[in-house]
Amino acid sequence: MLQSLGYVGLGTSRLAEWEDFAQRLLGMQIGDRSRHTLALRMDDRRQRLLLDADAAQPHFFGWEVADARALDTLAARLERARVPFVREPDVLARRREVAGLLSLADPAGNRLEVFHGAAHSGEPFRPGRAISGFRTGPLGLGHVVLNARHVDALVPFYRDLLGFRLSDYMREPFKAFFFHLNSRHHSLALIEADTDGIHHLMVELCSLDDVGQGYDIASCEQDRVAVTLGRHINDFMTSFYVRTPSPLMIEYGWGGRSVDKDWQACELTHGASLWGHERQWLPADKRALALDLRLAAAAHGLRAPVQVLPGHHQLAADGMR
Ligand SMILES: Cc1ccc(O)c(O)c1CC[C@@H]1C(=O)CC[C@]2(C)C(=O)CC[C@@H]12
Ligand SMILES: [Fe+2]
Repeated sequence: MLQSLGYVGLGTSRLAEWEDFAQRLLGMQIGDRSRHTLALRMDDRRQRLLLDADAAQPHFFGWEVADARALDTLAARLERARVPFVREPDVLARRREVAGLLSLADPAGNRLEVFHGAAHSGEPFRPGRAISGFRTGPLGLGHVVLNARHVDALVPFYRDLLGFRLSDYMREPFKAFFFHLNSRHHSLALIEADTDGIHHLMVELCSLDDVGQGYDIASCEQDRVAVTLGRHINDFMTSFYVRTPSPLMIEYGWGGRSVDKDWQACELTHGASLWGHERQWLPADKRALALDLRLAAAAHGLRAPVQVLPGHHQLAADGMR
């Protein structure tokens, strides 16, 4: 079934702002560009983030399968479940730089694409600023978090139809479900909200310094940091959230834990973070409330074990990139 989050597309006309932001702050590389499109590279693939001024949808997600056979298996499954989908023509496959794809909408109307055979670039990845690299490979490009008015309608679609596996979930202070496809703790999360759409996209860096330096760069700009540096309670990601030229935020993180096949889903009862992740738009009295939850998490021994991740060069040797 699905293996990872392979690419993400955003409909935006603010290509010039994205070009500057992606290189200078995130450390992505500018790939192919045309008058209406901009491809961003994070690794040896030709494109991971696609910005498209002509896109009919505000966003689309490229979920990866192993090969043409796996795509056929999924198509048969969708047919049996009477879920409408489109086998996309070669012209779209060429635009996406993949060998084949189909598309469908989730029950909230988010556009999903399922593809195989992403093209690699002949040119090595050259980051837009000095970072050690993005942690991608079999883990995919990161995770996406969707806002949903009716989460309960989306869970069966992603879990039972598409095969996403539940990692954990929250009921308080808000309802959220976290799903994995590979050893990344979550490639998708659904948060109950009063709108449908994309909340944030997370990209993971190979070193904590990459994140710290990104935080320095973001901190120099007024209102660029949306959520301060902090560490999540479930995937142990150390991250901050930055505003982009589009409505979504990017979570810029390091140090995510791995899950394996014996992983047991559980309820999260101590909020979102072990420390930090202060929402910059909250008034001071609301911040104090969130702080109590974080201190309780520490008291309950949920603190992450100290993890040492191999650096960029080690990952390359492991065939991660
Ligand atoms: C809870 C959680 C765990 C792991 C993640 O990668 C992740 O993005 C989240 C969600 C974080 C967080 C939230 O829970 C509620 C609303 C928050 C504070 C925001 O507005 C930004 C981060 C969001
Ligand atoms: Fe996240």
